[in-house]
Amino acid sequence: MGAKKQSQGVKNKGNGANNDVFASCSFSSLGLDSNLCEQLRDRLGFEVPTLVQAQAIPVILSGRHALVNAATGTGKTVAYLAPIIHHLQGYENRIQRSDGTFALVLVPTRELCLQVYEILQKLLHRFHWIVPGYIMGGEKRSKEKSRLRKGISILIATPGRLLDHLKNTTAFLYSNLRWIIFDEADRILELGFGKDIEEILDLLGSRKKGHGDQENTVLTHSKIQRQNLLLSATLNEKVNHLAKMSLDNPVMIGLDGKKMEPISTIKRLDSSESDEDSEDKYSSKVPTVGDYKVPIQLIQRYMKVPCGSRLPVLLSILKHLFEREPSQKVVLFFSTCDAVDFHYSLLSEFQFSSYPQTEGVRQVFLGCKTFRLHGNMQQEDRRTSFQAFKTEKSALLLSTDVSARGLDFPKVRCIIQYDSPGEATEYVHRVGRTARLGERGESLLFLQPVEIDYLQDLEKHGVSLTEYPVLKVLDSFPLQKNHTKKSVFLESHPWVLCLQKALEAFIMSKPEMDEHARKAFCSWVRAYTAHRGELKRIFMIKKLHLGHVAKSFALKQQPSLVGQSFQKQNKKRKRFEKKNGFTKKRKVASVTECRP
Ligand SMILES: Nc1ncnc2c1ncn2[C@@H]1O[C@H](COP(=O)(O)OP(=O)(O)OP(=O)(O)O)[C@@H](O)[C@H]1O
Repeated sequence: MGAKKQSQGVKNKGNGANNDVFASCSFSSLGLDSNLCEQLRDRLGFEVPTLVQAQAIPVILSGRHALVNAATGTGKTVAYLAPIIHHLQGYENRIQRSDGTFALVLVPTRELCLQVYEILQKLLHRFHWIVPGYIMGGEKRSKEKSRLRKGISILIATPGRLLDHLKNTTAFLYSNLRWIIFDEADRILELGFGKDIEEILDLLGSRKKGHGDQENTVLTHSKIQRQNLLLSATLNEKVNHLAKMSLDNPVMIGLDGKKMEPISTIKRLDSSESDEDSEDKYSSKVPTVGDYKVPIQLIQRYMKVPCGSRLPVLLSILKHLFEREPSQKVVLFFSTCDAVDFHYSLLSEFQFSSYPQTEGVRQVFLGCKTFRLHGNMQQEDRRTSFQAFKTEKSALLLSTDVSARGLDFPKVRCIIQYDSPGEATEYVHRVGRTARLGERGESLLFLQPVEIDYLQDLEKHGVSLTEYPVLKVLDSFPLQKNHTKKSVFLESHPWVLCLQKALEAFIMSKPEMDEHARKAFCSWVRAYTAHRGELKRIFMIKKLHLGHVAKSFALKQQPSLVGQSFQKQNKKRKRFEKKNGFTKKRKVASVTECRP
């Protein structure tokens, strides 16, 4: 056993006590090839399968279509990769590059694409004739074309780029395609790739014609038997639609081990006895929209913070976390790329001295390594941040939802959602970056007093949070000489006031930071107005005091909101205020009256 294997092997032992994660069987007992089982152990350090792997692998090996629903961080990636490799390595005539693509894995983001590719590379170490590859936005098309021409046996792709190659790369051979996998299926659809997916399924000849009719089966142009798989920790109506479109008589795989009730919208096409048997054995109850699975060991908390105090409270919490446990990783979520950039620059440059012992000596407020990741970054920078945060032992990552899905950063201890996620599904995936595979983890959701109904929305999906003792944390910071009294109100807490003042002075002294802050403010307002459906009732821009929002970007004054959509929103807000008799003063009161 190599050094790598030994260190990774500990991973299983450490978690082995957690019966909620691991199964009490071996990989080989699931029917996987012995060489592959050795790869799982030697290259990845996996001694035994997780529960979802134990349920999914035999079903996927059997060739059935499947819909896999299991909590974040429970090992879904290997659950679908291992059976594919098992089959491909076992073909009597070794597959060749010239045979083209046999399996296609669709993922919503570039980082997830790279992550799945890395795992695949490790698993294929002994099976050098099976070639892994990826195609994704941000990469050079010409290079991808030539790799496709040479042949990629298992291809990981983001939908847009795949469609591009399906239409424009004639050398892309997929007549032997046997597997199509949608990893994070619901997210692919949420990102607006629905039409692309339909086109992809059409081009691959894997879409049910007039889905919904009992008579229809998946259309397959080639003679190869297709097997399609959909996976996510959150299944919803959108996935139902994709399932209807692409799955034939699928097996539902979950973790509660109960007998499956067939999903009403997916028509069973055959009901042979053996299928019924396998369903009894493997399937579980179909999760409803209200049923999201969050790791049970995850500690989930929320914090009620008035808008104007958000920034100093955020900085204080981060400082507290890293002082409490210097060697740890934290992911901090924002709603926009501009907000990530602003807070990243702020955290990198902001210096502060308040401690009596360091008075006069300014120090960087937060001494930890900080990274950022969002969709507006150059591909190379994205890749560097992603890899660096993966390998660091202690660091902070500031990100948009581009990191929320599927990414497996080892040893993340805490997730902070500074901007609320919107849909409960996104909440579940964001917090899912910690507490993976039975490890401990905590999450913290920032809510303004006017947003507190969001907790009820989460409750509807079986997610409940307790309140975080924020005042206790603030009280733990030493105060300057002239401040002796602590406050019961967060917004008038001397530490918060002192930090806010310092932040505003810092932004004012640096024109480029001021510019960042203004841009971030505008994007934040735009994102806030974009909440959809039910959530519009909770996240209403007209309920907010924009001067306080500006304060949360350390701006003393509210920047003008240029652009038509802002003006429209502003007019709406003013009409609302007039109708409800809001004066400036009363509006301040409306924000501050709900104190923690
Ligand atoms: N059998 C196993 N033994 C030990 N570790 C495992 C095993 N299977 C998976 N893991 C590890 O568990 C972690 C989570 O796996 P993976 O990323 O596949 O989870 P997931 O269910 O796809 O999560 P998400 O829903 O967030 O995408 C990874 O670090 C992976 O290496």
